[in-house]
Amino acid sequence: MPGLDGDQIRRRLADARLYLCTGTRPDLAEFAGEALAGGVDVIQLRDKRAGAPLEAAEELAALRTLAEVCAEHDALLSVNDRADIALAAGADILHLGQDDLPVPVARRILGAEIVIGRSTHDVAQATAAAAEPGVDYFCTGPCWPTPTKPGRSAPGLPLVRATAAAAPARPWFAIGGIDEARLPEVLAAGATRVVVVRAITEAPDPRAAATRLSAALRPR
Ligand SMILES: Cc1ncc(COP(=O)(O)OP(=O)(O)O)c(N)n1
Ligand SMILES: Cc1nc(C(=O)O)sc1CCOP(=O)(O)O
Repeated sequence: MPGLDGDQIRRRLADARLYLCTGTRPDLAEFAGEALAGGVDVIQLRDKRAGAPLEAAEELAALRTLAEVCAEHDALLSVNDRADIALAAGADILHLGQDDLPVPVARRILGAEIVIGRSTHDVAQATAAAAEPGVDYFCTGPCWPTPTKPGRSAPGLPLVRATAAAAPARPWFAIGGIDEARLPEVLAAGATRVVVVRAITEAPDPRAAATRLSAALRPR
């Protein structure tokens, strides 16, 4: 939700359970509104269409759309890879992979207020991300091989179990191949927060899918 300061974003992130990455789509505003109404806490624009990468102006335009929807639903807005675009869009979060900008470089661009997340794919990376200055949260995965991230080998649930056992002080999310049917296994492995793509982007009813995932992540 653009306009929050760093402490407010970090508090909301600690409470977050369901994080959605989505590409651009013709119905982006409506789709995002449905997903957020269903209980998504954080939404990231992650557009990786082969052969047709978004130009910066297109990415900013899509992020403006998402920022409006996030403001309506009190949700956090995340940008993938690009610190300049995160700053320009007034995003809450920048997510960085292992081959992206080094965190200190991103921090120099962003300052202290925007939250930075990291992808991790083994115990050494997760341990490093849990302690690296400037990192606020991290993700571990893929839990299962996934067509959304082709070619990425999956450390699977053992990485989730090892991360949970280390009890990191920073929020962390499990990612990769997670859907409603697999969520109980991910929770049993010790995760309390998840990132999903297809489980919501390809659902016939994104709001209903988000509602079910969110309910399973926040049992009463
Ligand atoms: C929340 C979140 N977690 C992981 C990723 C994957 O990031 P990365 O490894 O940099 O891969 P790409 O998304 O760039 O393909 C993410 N984007 N968001
Ligand atoms: C974007 C991404 N990053 C991963 C990682 O392991 O860092 S796995 C992944 C894809 C997740 O998509 P789905 O929910 O459709 O399987």
